[in-house]
Amino acid sequence: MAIKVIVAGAKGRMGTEAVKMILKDSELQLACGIDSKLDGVDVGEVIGLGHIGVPMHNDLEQALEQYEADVLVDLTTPQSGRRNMELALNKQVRPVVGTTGFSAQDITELSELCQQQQTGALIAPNFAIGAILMMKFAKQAAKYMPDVEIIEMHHNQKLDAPSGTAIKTAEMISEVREEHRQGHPEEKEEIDGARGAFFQGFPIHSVRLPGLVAHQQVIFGGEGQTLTLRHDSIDRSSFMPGINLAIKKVMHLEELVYGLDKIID
Ligand SMILES: NC(=O)C1=CN([C@@H]2O[C@H](COP(=O)(O)OP(=O)(O)OC[C@H]3O[C@@H](n4cnc5c(N)ncnc54)[C@H](OP(=O)(O)O)[C@@H]3O)[C@@H](O)[C@H]2O)C=CC1
Ligand SMILES: O=C(O)C1=N[C@H](C(=O)O)C[C@H](O)C1
Repeated sequence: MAIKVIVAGAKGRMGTEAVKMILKDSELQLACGIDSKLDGVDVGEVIGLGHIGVPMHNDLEQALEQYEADVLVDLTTPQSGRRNMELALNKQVRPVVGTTGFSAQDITELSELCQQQQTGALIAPNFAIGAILMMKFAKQAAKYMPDVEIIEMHHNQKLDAPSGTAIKTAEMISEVREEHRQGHPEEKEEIDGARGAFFQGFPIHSVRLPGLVAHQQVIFGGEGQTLTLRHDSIDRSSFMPGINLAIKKVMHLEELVYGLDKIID
């Protein structure tokens, strides 16, 4: 039987790609799309595919009642992502969440809800395999080169900064890097924010420009040398194999998994 999937944010940049990916896979079935403004219209007509016979709804709670969905894919906004996850978990529907902007407290509380509901969930700040490898390599490098700065670069419609990927990378680096404040002890910002946002003593810089999709550099500095890791998503199709994998994996999870790195060896 195909896995029945609801996509929240189906009209958005990522949601549109996710709908197309689901429609191409016979192991998956699109139950409906969710959008805060559209109700009753055909998902395919909204995203330029023509009629596909699957409706858009503006109320996730009702849609969870109406369709016996297995998985909720959430690609919305930091504000709605957490509420959507809670609504799904309360109905034992498994969330696969790409939405970024969750706090550490959100993750802890959602993890507790997964336990209470005995329902698996997956939150992945980045679904692109190249980005997962970049994060894993950054963790490896930080063991030997603990002075590091992250520069993440995104399109100028992005709501959250720093990106979820930059935060996850910083968290993974911090697992092996002894916390210390980088830079000259007496350095002074002539313009506020010049040195970026500090995460356990190392800076993260966020660039927002039209023309960009999703890019990140992790630069390590050591005695007489630097090492630069760089990943570029030049198209949102880069995220789709990861979302497909996550939908299939979450069916076998019994807890909240934070990061695709946890399910890719
Ligand atoms: N994990 C990953 O690999 C990736 C994650 N992302 C993240 O995914 C999220 C979406 O990004 P992107 O597609 O670029 O953003 P968009 O702004 O293009 O899409 C978001 C969509 O969500 C809809 N929306 C907003 N509120 C709700 C709600 N309560 N219920 C249902 N739909 C809602 C919006 O439409 P409307 O307002 O009409 O409802 C909009 O269509 C972001 O958080 C981004 O950071 C992006 C790329 C990769
Ligand atoms: O908003 C985006 O576009 C992206 N968001 C995610 C993030 O915050 O890291 C993933 C990717 O970088 C694209």
